[in-house]
Amino acid sequence: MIDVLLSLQDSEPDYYTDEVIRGMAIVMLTAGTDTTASTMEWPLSLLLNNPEALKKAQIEIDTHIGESSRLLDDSDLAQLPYLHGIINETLQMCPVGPFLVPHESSDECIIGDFRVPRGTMLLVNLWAIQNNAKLWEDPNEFKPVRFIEFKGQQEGFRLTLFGNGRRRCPGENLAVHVVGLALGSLVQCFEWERISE
Ligand code: HEM
Repeated sequence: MIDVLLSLQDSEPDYYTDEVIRGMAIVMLTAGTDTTASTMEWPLSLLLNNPEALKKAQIEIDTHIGESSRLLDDSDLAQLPYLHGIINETLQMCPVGPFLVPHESSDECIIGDFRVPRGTMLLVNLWAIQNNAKLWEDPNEFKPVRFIEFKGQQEGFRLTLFGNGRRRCPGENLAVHVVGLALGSLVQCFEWERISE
């Protein structure tokens, strides 16, 4: 990451001063660590409570990797739709930013029946959207399979794990890869079970 930031400095040294680069590194570290870490904890908890889903994930990985003893790597992730479904389902049930981050209207606008004055702080209740039984069948049940056929943005904004628009999370791609790789490796390498009820 630091190398990428420093290469910006090479291209436009007057704009990307040391201070700007330092700020960008801090933003990325603060916005990218806790979010990714807690997105790792929840699927493990959900899988331990849904052993049949854990088994399916193991079978998907073992079938894809085959008999070889190699570890899962980045290039395998695109071939593991169920694992990806587990990540989406986790972020749907337990979004790390249940209200996204606060936004402020730069101008007066109308949203639905509401007039929103300029300078209003706006919180999006993502948790309520993603757990709404009118939008999702059995929203409180852990069903990663629902995302296998999911068409993303074509299905509207009912899944907005990383926000939307200009302030959408720029770390989405990185986060999905890191979580997929770490979670997939834990599922591939260990037998997980609860130690009690
Ligand atoms: C699973 C992990 C992550 C989740 C669920 C997540 C989610 C989000 C959400 C919901 C927002 C607010 C978007 C909005 O208000 O519309 C956001 C913003 C942001 N995220 Fe992430 N994020 C994750 C990982 C990362 C990583 C790894 C990075 C960087 C390395 C990152 C960098 C940022 C930054 C810089 C913003 C602010 C964007 C702006 O205001 O223009 N995030 N993220």
